[in-house]
Amino acid sequence: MLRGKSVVEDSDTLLAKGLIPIIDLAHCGTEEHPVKSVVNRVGLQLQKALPEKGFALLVNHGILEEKLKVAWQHLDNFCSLSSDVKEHYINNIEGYHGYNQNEEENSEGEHHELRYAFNITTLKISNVHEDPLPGFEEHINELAHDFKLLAGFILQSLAVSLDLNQSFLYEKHCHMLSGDNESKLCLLYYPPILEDNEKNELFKGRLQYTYQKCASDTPDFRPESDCYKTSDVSEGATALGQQLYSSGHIDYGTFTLLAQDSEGGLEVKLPGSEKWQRVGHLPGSIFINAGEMLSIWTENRYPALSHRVIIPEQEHLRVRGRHSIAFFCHPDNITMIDPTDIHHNSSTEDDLTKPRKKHVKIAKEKVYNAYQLIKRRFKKTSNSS
Ligand SMILES: O=C(O)CCC(=O)C(=O)O
Ligand SMILES: [Fe+2]
Repeated sequence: MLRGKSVVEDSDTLLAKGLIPIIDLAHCGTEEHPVKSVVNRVGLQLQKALPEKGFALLVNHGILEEKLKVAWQHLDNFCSLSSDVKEHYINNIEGYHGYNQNEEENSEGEHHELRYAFNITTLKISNVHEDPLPGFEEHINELAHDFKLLAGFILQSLAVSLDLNQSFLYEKHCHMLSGDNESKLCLLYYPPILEDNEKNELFKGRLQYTYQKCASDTPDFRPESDCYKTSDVSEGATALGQQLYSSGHIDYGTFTLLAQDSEGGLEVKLPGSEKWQRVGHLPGSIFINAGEMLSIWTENRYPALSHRVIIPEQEHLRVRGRHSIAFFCHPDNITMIDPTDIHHNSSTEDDLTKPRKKHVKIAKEKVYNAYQLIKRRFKKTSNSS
Protein backbone atom coordinates (compact mmCIF):
# COMPACT_ATOMS: atom_id res chain seq x y z
CA MET A 1 0.00 0.00 0.00
CA LEU A 2 1.18 3.51 -0.66
CA ARG A 3 1.78 5.43 2.49
CA GLY A 4 -0.72 7.99 3.63
CA LYS A 5 -3.28 6.63 1.21
CA SER A 6 -6.75 8.07 1.45
CA VAL A 7 -9.33 6.78 -0.93
CA VAL A 8 -11.40 9.44 -2.61
CA GLU A 9 -14.77 8.01 -3.53
CA ASP A 10 -16.15 8.80 -6.97
CA SER A 11 -19.00 10.59 -5.27
CA ASP A 12 -16.48 12.87 -3.61
CA THR A 13 -15.36 14.61 -6.77
CA LEU A 14 -16.37 18.11 -7.83
CA LEU A 15 -17.89 16.52 -10.92
CA ALA A 16 -20.10 14.16 -8.94
CA LYS A 17 -21.19 17.02 -6.72
CA GLY A 18 -22.27 19.00 -9.78
CA LEU A 19 -19.78 21.77 -8.99
CA ILE A 20 -18.02 21.92 -12.35
CA PRO A 21 -19.06 24.33 -15.06
CA ILE A 22 -19.55 22.35 -18.25
CA ILE A 23 -19.34 24.33 -21.47
CA ASP A 24 -20.84 22.89 -24.63
CA LEU A 25 -19.02 23.89 -27.80
CA ALA A 26 -21.33 22.13 -30.25
CA HIS A 27 -22.01 24.02 -33.48
CA CYS A 28 -19.32 26.60 -32.79
CA GLY A 29 -18.47 26.95 -36.49
CA THR A 30 -15.01 27.14 -38.02
CA GLU A 31 -11.93 29.21 -37.35
CA GLU A 32 -12.78 31.69 -40.11
CA HIS A 33 -16.47 31.68 -39.30
CA PRO A 34 -17.08 31.08 -35.62
CA VAL A 35 -20.77 31.16 -34.83
CA LYS A 36 -21.28 34.45 -33.07
CA SER A 37 -24.06 33.24 -30.79
CA VAL A 38 -21.90 30.35 -29.56
CA VAL A 39 -18.88 32.63 -29.09
CA ASN A 40 -21.03 34.92 -26.96
CA ARG A 41 -22.68 32.17 -24.97
CA VAL A 42 -19.32 30.50 -24.25
CA GLY A 43 -17.98 33.92 -23.28
CA LEU A 44 -20.74 34.33 -20.71
CA GLN A 45 -20.03 30.87 -19.33
CA LEU A 46 -16.32 31.59 -19.04
CA GLN A 47 -17.09 34.90 -17.38
CA LYS A 48 -18.83 33.00 -14.63
CA ALA A 49 -16.63 29.88 -14.50
CA LEU A 50 -13.15 31.39 -14.45
CA PRO A 51 -13.53 33.80 -11.51
CA GLU A 52 -15.51 31.29 -9.45
CA LYS A 53 -13.65 28.07 -10.21
CA GLY A 54 -10.63 28.91 -12.33
CA PHE A 55 -11.53 26.09 -14.69
CA ALA A 56 -14.31 24.41 -16.65
CA LEU A 57 -14.86 21.28 -18.72
CA LEU A 58 -15.38 21.64 -22.45
CA VAL A 59 -17.61 19.14 -24.20
CA ASN A 60 -18.45 18.70 -27.90
CA HIS A 61 -15.19 20.47 -28.65
CA GLY A 62 -14.70 18.60 -31.90
CA ILE A 63 -11.53 16.67 -30.98
CA LEU A 64 -12.55 13.05 -31.20
CA GLU A 65 -11.62 10.78 -28.31
CA GLU A 66 -10.40 8.26 -30.84
CA LYS A 67 -7.83 10.76 -32.06
CA LEU A 68 -6.55 11.29 -28.53
CA LYS A 69 -6.32 7.54 -28.00
CA VAL A 70 -4.33 7.09 -31.20
CA ALA A 71 -1.93 9.82 -30.03
CA TRP A 72 -1.41 8.03 -26.70
CA GLN A 73 -0.89 4.78 -28.58
CA HIS A 74 1.80 6.50 -30.65
CA LEU A 75 3.35 7.86 -27.47
CA ASP A 76 3.38 4.37 -25.93
CA ASN A 77 5.12 3.06 -29.05
CA PHE A 78 7.62 5.87 -28.78
CA CYS A 79 8.25 5.17 -25.10
CA SER A 80 8.97 1.54 -25.80
CA LEU A 81 11.78 2.39 -28.23
CA SER A 82 15.27 1.78 -26.96
CA SER A 83 16.99 4.70 -25.21
CA ASP A 84 19.50 5.19 -28.00
CA VAL A 85 16.69 5.51 -30.58
CA LYS A 86 14.73 7.85 -28.32
CA GLU A 87 17.78 10.01 -27.93
CA HIS A 88 17.43 11.12 -31.55
CA TYR A 89 14.21 12.83 -30.61
CA ILE A 90 15.49 14.74 -27.59
CA ASN A 91 14.44 18.31 -27.91
CA ASN A 92 17.78 20.02 -27.53
CA ILE A 93 18.09 20.78 -31.21
CA GLU A 94 15.03 22.82 -32.01
CA GLY A 95 14.05 24.61 -28.83
CA TYR A 96 11.68 22.54 -26.75
CA HIS A 97 10.24 20.59 -29.63
CA GLY A 98 10.49 16.83 -29.27
CA TYR A 99 11.11 14.38 -26.52
CA ASN A 100 11.83 15.47 -22.95
CA GLN A 101 14.00 12.97 -21.30
CA ASN A 102 13.35 12.80 -17.63
CA GLU A 103 14.90 9.94 -15.89
CA GLU A 104 16.11 9.47 -12.39
CA GLU A 105 18.67 7.11 -11.02
CA ASN A 106 17.78 4.95 -8.06
CA SER A 107 20.17 3.87 -5.33
CA GLU A 108 21.31 0.92 -7.44
CA GLY A 109 22.22 3.07 -10.35
CA GLU A 110 19.24 2.00 -12.46
CA HIS A 111 17.54 4.60 -14.61
CA HIS A 112 13.79 5.02 -14.52
CA GLU A 113 11.56 7.24 -16.56
CA LEU A 114 9.36 9.40 -14.38
CA ARG A 115 7.35 11.04 -17.06
CA TYR A 116 7.62 10.89 -20.80
CA ALA A 117 6.82 14.14 -22.52
CA PHE A 118 6.77 14.76 -26.23
CA ASN A 119 6.30 18.41 -27.13
CA ILE A 120 5.05 19.95 -30.32
CA THR A 121 6.04 23.60 -30.39
CA THR A 122 5.77 24.17 -34.10
CA LEU A 123 3.81 22.55 -36.87
CA LYS A 124 6.64 23.08 -39.31
CA ILE A 125 9.42 20.97 -37.86
CA SER A 126 9.85 17.49 -39.16
CA ASN A 127 12.14 15.73 -36.71
CA VAL A 128 10.17 12.54 -36.29
CA HIS A 129 11.53 9.87 -38.57
CA GLU A 130 8.83 7.73 -40.14
CA ASP A 131 10.94 4.66 -39.76
CA PRO A 132 10.37 3.46 -36.21
CA LEU A 133 7.18 5.47 -35.79
CA PRO A 134 4.96 5.30 -38.85
CA GLY A 135 2.18 7.90 -38.79
CA PHE A 136 3.37 9.48 -35.51
CA GLU A 137 4.34 12.87 -36.87
CA GLU A 138 1.34 13.29 -39.11
CA HIS A 139 -1.01 12.36 -36.31
CA ILE A 140 0.48 14.59 -33.61
CA ASN A 141 0.77 17.52 -35.97
CA GLU A 142 -2.87 17.17 -36.89
CA LEU A 143 -3.82 16.93 -33.24
CA ALA A 144 -1.70 19.97 -32.36
CA HIS A 145 -3.48 21.84 -35.15
CA ASP A 146 -6.87 20.81 -33.72
CA PHE A 147 -5.89 22.07 -30.28
CA LYS A 148 -4.67 25.32 -31.79
CA LEU A 149 -8.04 25.82 -33.49
CA LEU A 150 -9.85 25.06 -30.28
CA ALA A 151 -7.64 27.52 -28.41
CA GLY A 152 -8.37 30.11 -31.11
CA PHE A 153 -12.09 29.73 -30.54
CA ILE A 154 -11.72 29.96 -26.77
CA LEU A 155 -9.60 33.12 -27.14
CA GLN A 156 -12.45 34.78 -28.99
CA SER A 157 -14.99 33.83 -26.33
CA LEU A 158 -12.56 34.83 -23.63
CA ALA A 159 -12.23 38.29 -25.19
CA VAL A 160 -16.01 38.62 -25.29
CA SER A 161 -16.15 37.54 -21.66
CA LEU A 162 -13.85 40.45 -20.82
CA ASP A 163 -15.95 42.88 -22.85
CA LEU A 164 -13.20 43.19 -25.41
CA ASN A 165 -13.40 43.12 -29.12
CA GLN A 166 -13.81 39.45 -30.15
CA SER A 167 -10.48 39.37 -32.00
CA PHE A 168 -8.44 41.16 -29.33
CA LEU A 169 -6.85 38.11 -27.70
CA TYR A 170 -6.91 35.97 -30.84
CA GLU A 171 -4.69 38.47 -32.63
CA LYS A 172 -2.24 38.45 -29.75
CA HIS A 173 -1.86 34.68 -30.04
CA CYS A 174 -1.63 34.42 -33.80
CA HIS A 175 1.79 32.75 -33.76
CA MET A 176 0.79 29.73 -31.73
CA LEU A 177 2.83 26.75 -32.95
CA SER A 178 4.61 28.79 -35.56
CA GLY A 179 7.45 30.53 -33.72
CA ASP A 180 7.96 33.52 -31.41
CA ASN A 181 5.32 32.09 -29.18
CA GLU A 182 5.77 29.65 -26.28
CA SER A 183 2.57 27.65 -26.84
CA LYS A 184 3.04 23.93 -27.04
CA LEU A 185 1.18 20.67 -27.18
CA CYS A 186 2.58 18.19 -24.71
CA LEU A 187 1.88 14.46 -24.97
CA LEU A 188 2.40 12.98 -21.53
CA TYR A 189 2.73 9.49 -20.18
CA TYR A 190 3.38 8.66 -16.56
CA PRO A 191 4.42 5.02 -16.23
CA PRO A 192 2.52 2.86 -13.77
CA ILE A 193 3.41 2.95 -10.12
CA LEU A 194 4.06 -0.51 -8.85
CA GLU A 195 4.41 -1.29 -5.23
CA ASP A 196 4.99 -3.86 -2.52
CA ASN A 197 8.42 -4.89 -3.55
CA GLU A 198 11.36 -3.74 -1.60
CA LYS A 199 13.23 -2.27 -4.55
CA ASN A 200 10.21 -0.41 -5.70
CA GLU A 201 9.59 1.00 -2.27
CA LEU A 202 13.05 2.48 -2.45
CA PHE A 203 12.38 3.74 -5.91
CA LYS A 204 9.16 5.32 -4.77
CA GLY A 205 11.05 7.01 -1.97
CA ARG A 206 13.24 8.67 -4.56
CA LEU A 207 10.52 8.97 -7.09
CA GLN A 208 9.81 12.62 -6.59
CA TYR A 209 6.98 12.91 -9.03
CA THR A 210 6.22 15.91 -6.92
CA TYR A 211 9.59 17.36 -7.61
CA GLN A 212 8.69 17.53 -11.28
CA LYS A 213 11.89 17.58 -13.21
CA CYS A 214 9.69 16.51 -16.08
CA ALA A 215 11.18 19.06 -18.35
CA SER A 216 14.50 19.26 -16.63
CA ASP A 217 16.36 19.82 -19.85
CA THR A 218 14.02 22.63 -20.79
CA PRO A 219 12.69 25.44 -18.70
CA ASP A 220 9.88 23.93 -16.67
CA PHE A 221 8.38 27.10 -15.40
CA ARG A 222 6.52 25.63 -12.52
CA PRO A 223 7.34 26.60 -8.96
CA GLU A 224 9.10 23.43 -7.92
CA SER A 225 9.25 24.59 -4.34
CA ASP A 226 5.48 24.24 -4.27
CA CYS A 227 5.83 20.53 -3.70
CA TYR A 228 6.87 21.24 -0.16
CA LYS A 229 3.92 23.41 0.63
CA THR A 230 2.08 22.09 3.63
CA SER A 231 -1.10 22.06 1.60
CA ASP A 232 0.42 19.47 -0.71
CA VAL A 233 1.45 17.40 2.23
CA SER A 234 -2.03 17.38 3.68
CA GLU A 235 -4.93 15.31 2.50
CA GLY A 236 -3.22 12.14 1.54
CA ALA A 237 0.10 13.26 0.12
CA THR A 238 3.19 12.40 2.12
CA ALA A 239 6.02 14.80 2.84
CA LEU A 240 8.15 13.34 0.10
CA GLY A 241 5.13 13.47 -2.11
CA GLN A 242 5.36 9.88 -3.31
CA GLN A 243 1.71 9.99 -4.13
CA LEU A 244 1.90 12.89 -6.52
CA TYR A 245 2.42 12.66 -10.24
CA SER A 246 2.58 16.39 -10.50
CA SER A 247 3.01 18.80 -7.61
CA GLY A 248 0.79 21.78 -6.94
CA HIS A 249 1.49 24.46 -9.51
CA ILE A 250 -0.06 27.03 -11.77
CA ASP A 251 0.48 27.13 -15.52
CA TYR A 252 2.09 30.23 -16.91
CA GLY A 253 0.37 31.00 -20.13
CA THR A 254 -3.08 32.36 -20.93
CA PHE A 255 -4.84 29.04 -20.37
CA THR A 256 -4.26 25.32 -20.66
CA LEU A 257 -6.41 22.72 -22.35
CA LEU A 258 -5.98 19.28 -20.80
CA ALA A 259 -7.27 15.91 -22.02
CA GLN A 260 -6.88 12.84 -19.80
CA ASP A 261 -7.29 9.17 -20.58
CA SER A 262 -9.11 8.30 -17.36
CA GLU A 263 -9.71 9.39 -13.81
CA GLY A 264 -6.11 10.08 -13.05
CA GLY A 265 -6.24 12.06 -9.85
CA LEU A 266 -6.43 15.65 -11.08
CA GLU A 267 -6.99 17.97 -8.12
CA VAL A 268 -7.56 21.70 -7.89
CA LYS A 269 -7.70 24.45 -5.32
CA LEU A 270 -10.72 26.56 -6.07
CA PRO A 271 -9.99 30.30 -6.03
CA GLY A 272 -9.76 31.54 -2.47
CA SER A 273 -9.56 28.02 -1.03
CA GLU A 274 -6.57 26.15 0.37
CA LYS A 275 -8.21 22.76 0.06
CA TRP A 276 -7.26 20.29 -2.67
CA GLN A 277 -10.35 18.88 -4.32
CA ARG A 278 -10.57 16.00 -6.76
CA VAL A 279 -12.00 16.97 -10.14
CA GLY A 280 -13.35 13.63 -11.40
CA HIS A 281 -13.36 12.45 -14.97
CA LEU A 282 -15.90 13.19 -17.66
CA PRO A 283 -14.89 10.99 -20.60
CA GLY A 284 -14.19 12.94 -23.76
CA SER A 285 -14.18 16.32 -22.06
CA ILE A 286 -11.29 18.78 -22.11
CA PHE A 287 -10.35 20.58 -18.93
CA ILE A 288 -9.56 24.28 -19.33
CA ASN A 289 -7.79 26.27 -16.65
CA ALA A 290 -6.62 29.86 -16.43
CA GLY A 291 -2.87 30.49 -16.39
CA GLU A 292 -0.76 33.15 -14.77
CA MET A 293 -0.62 35.51 -17.73
CA LEU A 294 -4.38 35.66 -17.89
CA SER A 295 -4.49 36.48 -14.21
CA ILE A 296 -1.93 39.28 -14.67
CA TRP A 297 -3.78 40.60 -17.70
CA THR A 298 -7.11 40.59 -15.89
CA GLU A 299 -5.67 41.75 -12.56
CA ASN A 300 -6.71 38.46 -11.06
CA ARG A 301 -10.28 38.70 -12.25
CA TYR A 302 -9.51 35.30 -13.82
CA PRO A 303 -7.10 33.77 -11.28
CA ALA A 304 -4.54 31.16 -12.29
CA LEU A 305 -5.72 27.78 -11.08
CA SER A 306 -3.56 25.79 -8.64
CA HIS A 307 -3.66 22.16 -9.66
CA ARG A 308 -1.80 18.91 -9.20
CA VAL A 309 -2.12 15.30 -10.17
CA ILE A 310 -2.11 12.71 -7.49
CA ILE A 311 -1.42 9.05 -8.07
CA PRO A 312 -4.80 7.36 -7.88
CA GLU A 313 -5.38 5.24 -4.82
CA GLN A 314 -7.21 2.60 -6.79
CA GLU A 315 -4.81 -0.17 -7.72
CA HIS A 316 -6.43 -0.80 -11.12
CA LEU A 317 -5.89 2.85 -12.11
CA ARG A 318 -2.40 3.08 -10.69
CA VAL A 319 -1.06 0.04 -12.49
CA ARG A 320 -1.98 1.36 -15.88
CA GLY A 321 -0.26 4.71 -15.51
CA ARG A 322 -1.58 7.97 -16.82
CA HIS A 323 -1.79 9.58 -20.21
CA SER A 324 -2.65 13.18 -20.78
CA ILE A 325 -2.33 15.83 -23.46
CA ALA A 326 -1.85 19.44 -22.48
CA PHE A 327 -2.02 22.39 -24.82
CA PHE A 328 -0.37 25.39 -23.17
CA CYS A 329 -1.77 28.48 -24.86
CA HIS A 330 0.61 31.44 -24.66
CA PRO A 331 0.48 34.92 -26.16
CA ASP A 332 3.01 35.82 -28.85
CA ASN A 333 6.32 36.62 -27.19
CA ILE A 334 6.21 40.34 -27.94
CA THR A 335 2.72 40.81 -26.52
CA MET A 336 2.73 43.23 -23.63
CA ILE A 337 0.73 41.73 -20.79
CA ASP A 338 -0.69 45.05 -19.84
CA PRO A 339 -3.83 45.14 -17.70
CA THR A 340 -4.60 48.66 -18.89
CA ASP A 341 -5.08 47.22 -22.39
CA ILE A 342 -7.96 45.21 -21.10
CA HIS A 343 -9.38 48.27 -19.41
CA HIS A 344 -8.92 50.50 -22.40
CA ASN A 345 -10.35 48.05 -24.83
CA SER A 346 -13.33 47.14 -22.75
CA SER A 347 -16.32 49.34 -22.48
CA THR A 348 -18.24 48.02 -19.55
CA GLU A 349 -20.16 50.31 -17.33
CA ASP A 350 -17.99 49.14 -14.49
CA ASP A 351 -14.92 50.20 -16.39
CA LEU A 352 -16.28 53.61 -17.20
CA THR A 353 -17.18 54.27 -13.61
CA LYS A 354 -13.96 52.88 -12.09
CA PRO A 355 -12.08 55.56 -10.19
CA ARG A 356 -9.31 57.14 -12.23
CA LYS A 357 -6.86 56.59 -9.41
CA LYS A 358 -6.92 52.87 -10.11
CA HIS A 359 -5.81 53.39 -13.71
CA VAL A 360 -3.00 55.63 -12.58
CA LYS A 361 -1.81 52.94 -10.18
CA ILE A 362 -1.84 50.25 -12.89
CA ALA A 363 -0.01 52.46 -15.33
CA LYS A 364 2.83 52.84 -12.86
CA GLU A 365 3.44 49.12 -12.55
CA LYS A 366 6.09 47.70 -14.82
CA VAL A 367 4.62 45.88 -17.74
CA TYR A 368 6.45 42.92 -19.29
CA ASN A 369 5.94 41.14 -22.52
CA ALA A 370 4.97 37.46 -22.57
CA TYR A 371 8.52 36.29 -23.19
CA GLN A 372 9.97 38.39 -20.38
CA LEU A 373 7.36 37.06 -17.97
CA ILE A 374 8.32 33.50 -18.84
CA LYS A 375 11.99 34.25 -18.37
CA ARG A 376 11.33 35.95 -15.05
CA ARG A 377 9.28 33.01 -13.90
CA PHE A 378 11.99 30.59 -14.95
CA LYS A 379 14.59 32.57 -13.08
CA LYS A 380 12.46 32.62 -9.95
CA THR A 381 11.87 28.88 -10.21
CA SER A 382 15.51 27.99 -10.64
CA ASN A 383 16.53 30.28 -7.79
CA SER A 384 14.09 28.60 -5.47
CA SER A 385 14.98 25.00 -6.32
O1 LIG B 1 -0.35 15.54 -16.66
C1 LIG B 1 -1.32 16.16 -16.36
O2 LIG B 1 -2.41 15.70 -16.51
C2 LIG B 1 -1.21 17.55 -15.84
C3 LIG B 1 0.03 18.17 -16.26
C4 LIG B 1 0.14 19.59 -15.87
O3 LIG B 1 -0.62 20.12 -15.12
C5 LIG B 1 1.22 20.36 -16.47
O4 LIG B 1 2.08 19.77 -17.14
O5 LIG B 1 1.24 21.59 -16.29
FE1 LIG C 1 -0.38 22.28 -15.19
